[in-house]
Amino acid sequence: RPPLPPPCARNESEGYIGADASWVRLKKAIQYKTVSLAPHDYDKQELGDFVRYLKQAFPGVFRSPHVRHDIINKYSLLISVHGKNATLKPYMLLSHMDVVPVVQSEWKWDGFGAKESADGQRVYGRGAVDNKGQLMAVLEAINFMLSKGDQPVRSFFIGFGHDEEVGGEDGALQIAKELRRRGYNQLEFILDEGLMLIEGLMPGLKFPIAGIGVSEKGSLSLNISVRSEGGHSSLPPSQSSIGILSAAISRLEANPHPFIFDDLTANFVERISLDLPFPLNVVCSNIWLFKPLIRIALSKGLTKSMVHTTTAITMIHGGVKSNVIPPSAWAIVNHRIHPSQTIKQIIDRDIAVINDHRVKVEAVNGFSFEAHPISPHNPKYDWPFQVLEKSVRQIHPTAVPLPMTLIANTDTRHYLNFTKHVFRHNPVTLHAKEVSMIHGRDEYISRSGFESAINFFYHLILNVDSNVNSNVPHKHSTEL
Ligand SMILES: CCCCCCCC/C=C\CCCCCCCC(=O)N[C@@H](Cc1ccccc1)C(=O)O
Ligand SMILES: [Zn+2]
Ligand SMILES: [Zn+2]
Repeated sequence: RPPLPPPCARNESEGYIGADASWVRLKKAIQYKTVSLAPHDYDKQELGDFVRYLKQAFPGVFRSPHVRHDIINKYSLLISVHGKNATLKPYMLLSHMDVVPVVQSEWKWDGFGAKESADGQRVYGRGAVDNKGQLMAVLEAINFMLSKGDQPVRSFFIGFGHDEEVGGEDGALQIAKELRRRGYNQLEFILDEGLMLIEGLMPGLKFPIAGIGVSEKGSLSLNISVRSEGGHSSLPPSQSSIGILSAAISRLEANPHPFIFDDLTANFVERISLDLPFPLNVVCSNIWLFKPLIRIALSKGLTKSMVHTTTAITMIHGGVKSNVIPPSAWAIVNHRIHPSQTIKQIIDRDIAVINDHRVKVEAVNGFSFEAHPISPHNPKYDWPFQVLEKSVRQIHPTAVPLPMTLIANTDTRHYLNFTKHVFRHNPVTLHAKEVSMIHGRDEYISRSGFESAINFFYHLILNVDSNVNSNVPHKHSTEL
């Protein structure tokens, strides 16, 4: 393991941010029902109220002479933080204001109630992790810095889109256009939501893996449909449109896309071998010999999505009445495409697997895009990656920061032309068993996790401004 940086200061006078006020502000933020349902279909009233709330909750940011803010396309926010040295290329921190809906009957708590656990150490609510915790942590960090009378050296933008959960066309895409309109075509790096710090990712792994998304899978939603002769249910065909569609779905699920072992996965396996107990450490440090065993281990649990293009049947519809033969049936197949595959390859293979000319396969407009390029991530040479890695390790000394592919998607695809240094990381710790709360039920963030996230962004801003290339130990307790 590389040497640990000195641990972070742990009290507020030394720069550790963990004030009650931040926790109260987060709880309020979670109560806004900023739900997105479909492209261009989101709760405009709640989004407007949420933006007004942010402005009122952070006067130190929004009224600072070093900050300019613009509302983009009615609800998104572009915040420009002016650094002391205007000649340096700015960087950008992204996050999003909208959330996916809550199926309230599935939840123990009100999905927008911001219910606190009895010990006060957790708050429950949609968006706690995805992505209001991150959004509020960014604002808290810059608020803390400005409230001390400090000003960053390098300028940066903060972009909060309002429709990430439905594609980002009205939010992130418009923010990107506005940046270009102002003449900003190049950014030093971009950091958006993404992989978290995951505990218990594999049996025997003692330390959390801090995934830093250096690429992002592609996405492909296919509408598979069948049309057939309708009629009276007393005169059924041997296979109805629903039956034909179901058989196609079964074939897709029974034939997953192939296992792919790329360089990022090899690096992941080699790196975790240092922290695994015997005999797993021997297995993982000898990929050439144990690849079949490693393949079995990675093809389970959360890591399965790292090594395959995934297939998820997410919607199905067919039939109109119990005594009517269904004239049509359709389903949506959502794929997240491994970076070494393309949309065309996935469609071709699906058609071959379905192997039934009665099933029509069509890509859904707007929800299909190729995987992202891999951002430079050499810890010796690529300073944006160094800054991220260093900031993670300062806040979580035992965590293992690792360059990985994000298995889901973010707003970053609207910003890919600004820089090749694009990263996706949400600095909050989750146990592998808790990951299902993202877009699932009883989403929560812990108070310590939120405080760590604030500290992560604060340190990130400081690290960007320090000479990271020389890898000097950080000295916040004396700087502050
Ligand atoms: C560190 C170990 C890594 C291995 C396991 C990873 C476990 C990670 C757990 C969850 C995934 C994190 C997702 C983070 C960002 C997701 C944001 C999101 O929900 N985006 C939408 C965007 C979208 C895409 C396509 C159409 C509409 C919206 C999504 O991906 O669905
Ligand atoms: Zn999100
Ligand atoms: Zn999401």
